[in-house]
Amino acid sequence: MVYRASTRPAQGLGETPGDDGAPVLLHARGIVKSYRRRRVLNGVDLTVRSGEVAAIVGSNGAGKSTMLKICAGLASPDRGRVSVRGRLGYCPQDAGVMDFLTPGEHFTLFGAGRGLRPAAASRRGRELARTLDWSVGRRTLAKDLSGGTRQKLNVVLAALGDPDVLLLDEPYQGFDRGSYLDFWKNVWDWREEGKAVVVVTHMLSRLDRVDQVLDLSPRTGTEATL
Ligand SMILES: Nc1ncnc2c1ncn2[C@@H]1O[C@H](COP(=O)(O)OP(=O)(O)OP(=O)(O)O)[C@@H](O)[C@H]1O
Repeated sequence: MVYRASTRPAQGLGETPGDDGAPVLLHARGIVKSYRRRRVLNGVDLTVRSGEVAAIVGSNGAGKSTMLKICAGLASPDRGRVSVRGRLGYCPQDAGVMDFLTPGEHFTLFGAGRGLRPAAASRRGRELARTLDWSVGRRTLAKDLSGGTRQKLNVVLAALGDPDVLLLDEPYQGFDRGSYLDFWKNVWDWREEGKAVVVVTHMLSRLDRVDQVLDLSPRTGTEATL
């Protein structure tokens, strides 16, 4: 999928400039966004290559979710442009699941949208769930899942269909410690597989392990590389 916030092609997308050679899978340039009169994002840039993990950090209300929604094509910037190379998976901050469907039915539904047959979607969904220490029951409706398990369903749905770019908005809310570590192991595996992963996070202890940090705190708002 390629989403552009303007009609001009983004320079650099898919190119392999520099010495590291990895193609750019997500390129956001000069993103400006205001709600009413309040400017939330003021010329934010983010470039993520294949095999990179980027963290978006910042105080509450700094614009992290807004930036991710713009990257996902779910919100329009006032200025700037976004390009994505390949398929995109998005995990919203609040679990975007349907109360009266089972997890298995979610796998089938979301899998169909990603071109997977029902059996393959079910198999892949259950595999992904196991990596988060979740054994998927057959009959439980999403409304009856615990908060942490609903969030696991949210992460699995984002990763279903093997997207090239993963945008994850504080995806581990409600996870127990083991599942939280499992989640980050998945992130490192996705990086090894060459995906571009963007995680909105408040967990500063993991920032030494990501490839870049976009700090949206007031007075910063610019891209920083570790
Ligand atoms: N649809 C909207 N309409 C009006 N204001 C909005 C809208 N979405 C977000 N905002 C405002 O924009 C600002 C940034 O919101 P955003 O959710 O992007 O912040 P955040 O950094 O993700 O915050 P948090 O850490 O609390 O999740 C907030 O002041 C929020 O109230």
